[in-house]
Amino acid sequence: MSGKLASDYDSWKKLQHIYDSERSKLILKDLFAQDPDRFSKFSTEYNSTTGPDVTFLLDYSKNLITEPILNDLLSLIREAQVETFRDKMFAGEHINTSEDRAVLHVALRNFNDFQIQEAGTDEVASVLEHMKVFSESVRSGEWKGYTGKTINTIVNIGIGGSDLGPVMVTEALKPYSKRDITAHFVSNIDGTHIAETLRACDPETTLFIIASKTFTTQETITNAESAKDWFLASAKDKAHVAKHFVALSTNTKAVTAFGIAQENMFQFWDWVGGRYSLWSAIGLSIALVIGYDNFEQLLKGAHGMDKHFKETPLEKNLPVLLAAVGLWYNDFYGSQTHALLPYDQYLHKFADYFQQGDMESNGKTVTKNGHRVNYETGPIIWGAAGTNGQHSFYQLVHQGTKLIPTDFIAPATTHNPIANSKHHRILLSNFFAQPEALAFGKTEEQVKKELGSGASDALIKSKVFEGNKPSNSIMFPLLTPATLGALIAMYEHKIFVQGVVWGINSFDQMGVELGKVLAKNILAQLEKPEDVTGHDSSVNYGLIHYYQKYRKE
Ligand SMILES: O=P(O)(O)OC[C@H]1O[C@H](O)[C@@H](O)[C@@H](O)[C@@H]1O
Repeated sequence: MSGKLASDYDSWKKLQHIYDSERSKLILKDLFAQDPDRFSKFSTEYNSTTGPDVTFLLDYSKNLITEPILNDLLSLIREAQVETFRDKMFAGEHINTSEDRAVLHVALRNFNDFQIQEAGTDEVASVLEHMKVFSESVRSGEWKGYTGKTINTIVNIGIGGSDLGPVMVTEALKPYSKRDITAHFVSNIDGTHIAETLRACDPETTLFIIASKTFTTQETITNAESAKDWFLASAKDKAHVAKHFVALSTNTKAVTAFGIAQENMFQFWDWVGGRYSLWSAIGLSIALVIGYDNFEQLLKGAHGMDKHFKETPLEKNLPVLLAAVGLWYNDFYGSQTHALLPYDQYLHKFADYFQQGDMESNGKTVTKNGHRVNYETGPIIWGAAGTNGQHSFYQLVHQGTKLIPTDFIAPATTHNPIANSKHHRILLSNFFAQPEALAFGKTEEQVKKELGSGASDALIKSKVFEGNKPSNSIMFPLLTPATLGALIAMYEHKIFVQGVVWGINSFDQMGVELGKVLAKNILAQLEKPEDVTGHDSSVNYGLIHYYQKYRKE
């Protein structure tokens, strides 16, 4: 990174020049017509070389790129020293400079492969063993509640990274779940979330998992206290808490103060970022739902992708390729957003998960050296599963004024081949059709031909699809735990590559602080709203006084 802004790199300037001078020639219809080998040139297969077999196809041929442009994007990635920073990350160097921390989610799924020197990495195996023993004892029914009944419900209480990963993965891997354990996830401070969840729980058969890296997060601790009060209203004796509450945290002191015994605490370390923590003890709810062996497959699948990212030349490196084409749209075309569109109902939380993963990592305006960037950094991530989006926001993607790069993701086979896989064939026909429609559109001539003579000009124009909208397509045989692990790791590393190019720290999250501090001040004043001062007039006299008029205790 060397103190430079990304826009100072020669390769960046070259790309800007190419964009300015060649953009009008980058027409997908023409690029495909000119080169019958375009698909083979701009697609690659990933095959894991370690751990469980995982294979993906990445088709990036429907991007507004040529071979020279891709080479220049890769030169940018080289010039930003992505490979050096990648190696620093894997070596445990403190690349999270503002917090002086290593960034070692890769160590959580390493299984003694890469040599990593950092305190705590030698404890990963014993925490995994703890998770295995505990999850097996709950799943087998050996672990009993305070009245001797088997646990059949788990409630994970956490927020942000301590919630989104477990929610997304347990949903994605439902076919591997033990269906006689019901999992709930409570995150929001709105009392409705915990109240509605507790309505579905029985204190005798419910296990609460308090998931918080810091164990100081207001939402999580407040929800956990309310869950404990609810539990003790039935169980009476505080000694029973040990059978029904466990903690996932780096903060032993706060966990003990909450009343959870140390043997019911699952440890992790400050080098695990919240949004990269599903691989750590934060994944306990995943292990409880899908079983420890499947959880391990998830980790091993991710490790295979780590190895690929670490060892594969940039030209064939999936996270690097995704990052490269993403940079092209984000920084040269001026695209503001990136849509993740999995054609798999089990992945319906995938975009929500990477909203935090990407936007909390790369939503920064200042480089690691304290310079304000003069280019765009992290894209807005959004999306929805399957054909639902087609009946909602695809209109804008196809015919709106914005350029929205998209990733289409689908399994070739389904866990639910009902009606002889008829549903899946229809789903996939949509998965294949959308990128084609986006790329090639529909011309005025085609519309005229369809409508015949007599159609008004306005009607004809309204039915034209300009096309030339870029997309990636990612396919794999079946959504297994190992495949999901590799898929998540691929996107994690894409985020890493882009963050290094932009020169920002992808591993702190200072931006979530200010609102938290203000909320604490306001909370302290809410007892006497008439005395509220120190905010803007809308908060002082408007909103808080309106609240006071209607408040009820
Ligand atoms: O696990 P914790 O400490 O409760 O943090 C929960 C979340 O808090 C903040 O919003 C951020 O720091 C997130 O990155 C984090 O995931």
